[in-house]
Amino acid sequence: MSVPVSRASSFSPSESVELTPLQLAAYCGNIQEVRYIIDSGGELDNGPDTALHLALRKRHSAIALLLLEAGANFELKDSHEDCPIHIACTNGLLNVVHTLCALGCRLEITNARGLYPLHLAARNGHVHVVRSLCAAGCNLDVRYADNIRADITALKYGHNDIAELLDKLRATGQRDAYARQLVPTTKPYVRLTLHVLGHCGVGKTALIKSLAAGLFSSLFRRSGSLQSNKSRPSSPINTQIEMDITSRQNSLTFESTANYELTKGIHVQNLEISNVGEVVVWEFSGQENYFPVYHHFLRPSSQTLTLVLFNLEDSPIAQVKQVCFWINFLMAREAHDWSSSDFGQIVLVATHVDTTRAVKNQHGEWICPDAQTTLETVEKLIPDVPYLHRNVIVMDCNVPASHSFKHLKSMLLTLKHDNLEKTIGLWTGLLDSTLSWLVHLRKEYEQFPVIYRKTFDELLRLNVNLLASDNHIQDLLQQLHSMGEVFCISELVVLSIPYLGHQLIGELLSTEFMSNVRPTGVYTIDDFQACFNHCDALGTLELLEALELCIQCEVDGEIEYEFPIYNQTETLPGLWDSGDPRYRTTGSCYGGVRLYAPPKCHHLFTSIFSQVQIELRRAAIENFSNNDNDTDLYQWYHGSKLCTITLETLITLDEDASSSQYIEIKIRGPRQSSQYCFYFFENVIETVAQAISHVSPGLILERHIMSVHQLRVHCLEPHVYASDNVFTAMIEGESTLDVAFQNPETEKFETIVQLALFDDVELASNIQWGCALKAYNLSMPTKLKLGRLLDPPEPHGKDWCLLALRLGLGPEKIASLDSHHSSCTIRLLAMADCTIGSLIASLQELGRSDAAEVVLRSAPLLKIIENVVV
Ligand SMILES: Nc1nc2c(ncn2[C@@H]2O[C@H](COP(=O)(O)OP(=O)(O)OP(=O)(O)O)[C@@H](O)[C@H]2O)c(=O)[nH]1
Repeated sequence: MSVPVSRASSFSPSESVELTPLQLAAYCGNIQEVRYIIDSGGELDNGPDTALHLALRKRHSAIALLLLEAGANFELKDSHEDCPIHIACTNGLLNVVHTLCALGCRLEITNARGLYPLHLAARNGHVHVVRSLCAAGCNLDVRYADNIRADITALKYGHNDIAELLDKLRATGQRDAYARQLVPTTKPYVRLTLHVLGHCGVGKTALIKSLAAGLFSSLFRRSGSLQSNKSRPSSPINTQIEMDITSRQNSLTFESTANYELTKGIHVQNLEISNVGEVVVWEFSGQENYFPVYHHFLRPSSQTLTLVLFNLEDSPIAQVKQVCFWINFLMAREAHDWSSSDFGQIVLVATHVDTTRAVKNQHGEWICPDAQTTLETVEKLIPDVPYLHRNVIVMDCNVPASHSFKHLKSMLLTLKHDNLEKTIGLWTGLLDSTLSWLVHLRKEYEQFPVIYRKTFDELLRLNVNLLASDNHIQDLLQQLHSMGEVFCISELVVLSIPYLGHQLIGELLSTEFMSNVRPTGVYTIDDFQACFNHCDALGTLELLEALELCIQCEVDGEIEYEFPIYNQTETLPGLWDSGDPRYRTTGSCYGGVRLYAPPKCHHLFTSIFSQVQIELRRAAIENFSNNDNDTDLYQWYHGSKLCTITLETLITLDEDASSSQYIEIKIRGPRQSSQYCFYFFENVIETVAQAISHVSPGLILERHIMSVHQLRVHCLEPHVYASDNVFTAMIEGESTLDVAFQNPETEKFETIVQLALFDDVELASNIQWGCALKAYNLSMPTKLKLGRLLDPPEPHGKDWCLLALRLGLGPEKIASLDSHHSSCTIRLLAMADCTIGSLIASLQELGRSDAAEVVLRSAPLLKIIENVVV
């Protein structure tokens, strides 16, 4: 079947205007149609202008790649005497050129005008295509009909960069060597990473020193037992007593009473460990000041082993609290796109065993049931950590020649072996040469080892490989980043991680530095240079901005940098003045929510709040300004106030009576501002939630609602309606709009419309209530958690499989969900056409109240369906 085509474009397919459906779809860029025709076994090479030629003429690269993958003939000439390679080079379609070269397409072939592909790319200024052709081995000296080489063509058309590249390639005679460097080899490239975390003084530095010590030096490394200033032999009886007291000894304090040298920031070293090989060891200081930057570095990978240390001298309750904190901290930083198989394991290490009453068995191994008890308690509190190792390593960190260190090394060795096969095909000569070149580059940039990505690309091509394409460099940087050789952030490449972790972060976030900062946390460039004179302030500030430690803002025409992390300003009285006449009239609008992490996730917001303040500043600059004119943002220690002319919003970090942290967001507006209040409030909540997700993409957020009535009368401790209670009432209520809650403190009833919609029932038509939303609207962390709960097979079958049945999926669909590579539950939630309300009901019927509770607590309360600008 043929279809006539209109010739609106400058290109005409051929004299015959009758196109097959495939040609037409390729010409028009209809990729679905092309895919459908290919899948139905349509003829690919109807010509002379084949679908491939037509797609390339119209620059539809994705379609061209699809056709090539399906086996389209790539050597045919079209009605203009052009092969696909000629068209792709003329149009600069790099991916297609790359694929054609990989398929072995002929490059020494002229078109009707006697031009070679290289000439066409040179004439049109496509330097990346020229590189790709050269890497594929094209002849640099081919001359077209007028006896002109491609470098001369490039000059003629003003593309000096291409002429220069071709000249250099010819002059150095290195072209083939460069091309070989780009080809992946069979050499595995395992570079193990060890992350060491734990509170101050638990023994991280001591452990790393011992790990680094060779057999010989280990004989001279003395046990540090004598240096220890505490001695608290633990016993089950003590344990029992101490579980009942809430003393400072049992708290999750991050303060250190150290008489040893505290680690500053993040200390990174490349260790050559006997029998294991090279391991990059990252020590994360236990001082809280540094936590806000850890998410940049804690990206887990299958080549990483994470050690969480705890000190057996601490009370059992403190041990459990500390370990839970670190595991929750790590899990919160788990990004959405990882499945648990991408994680190396988390291993608990109990230190200072030499100062307890523990004894060794006949093999010289420590016997310490208390350490295992800590692990078991942690497992009960956080039951679904798939990558937590089931045994604790018990050690005296100062004794390298011990069973514990042997055990640790054997774990590293196993990890290495597990990764050998996975990494085959990733090592290139380019990586090898770049590693050697980096040593020189670091010396050159010793003072301030940070360069722009663009500069890195240029220098790499100049010094390592002229043929490296943008894609090669992108892949290379990703490898170097994961190996701990460089650190890439936004457009910057940091060439030395020790500089970044220790000299920069270690210094700027140290207690000493922070005790001398400006209390407002706001610096001009000159001010900053004066207090941090190690290197150029502008470059440093740019890096700190990329790390989101500060944000640039303009104050009275002057550029300043705000560091929320330094802000020590006290809360000013009168920030939420109950006497303000604008908000005292009947009908004025009040609303408030508290964002909580799930139960038992203690103290996770402190390290996040500075990011919240950065995002609020960014939003104040970019987003929040509207009809109501400018927004004003005032920030202090753990608090921000965002005002428009009419509205006020207060965002604070606080802790409740049970020591659970929350971020409180409250808003107030004058009479008849309900719509404005509602949209502004949702906007602020979303900004805060996004900031949290930026640092902790794996952290579930619960949205609890504050009593509007008590907010209005400025009650100091308003009642808070828990998210699960609100959601349950919404599910059970006949009509959501009629749902009401009795405030136990005032005994008054408050309706959902008052609590969530500023008492404006009209807003209900612009929203969808949470229980009626489809299950895929659940947040990613909630889905991840459900995956952890429901993916593992359950003895009575109460897992994702039965849930799928209950949600009405047939056996075929259920079978299609089964996968070892990603969570079956998450895939189920994407496929099942059920509401959150019915998901909860199904989970409850299934007897999985644990999973139902997670959804009840964290499901979205509402979703705006019509974004009205007011
Ligand atoms: N007896 C004994 N002392 C230890 C052990 N581990 C560490 N120490 C001592 O405890 C003190 C603190 O140890 P570090 O290794 O510096 O602690 P850290 O975890 O690195 O602490 P930060 O640097 O503050 O994050 C040092 O004096 C160590 O020698 C151990 O297993 N047994």
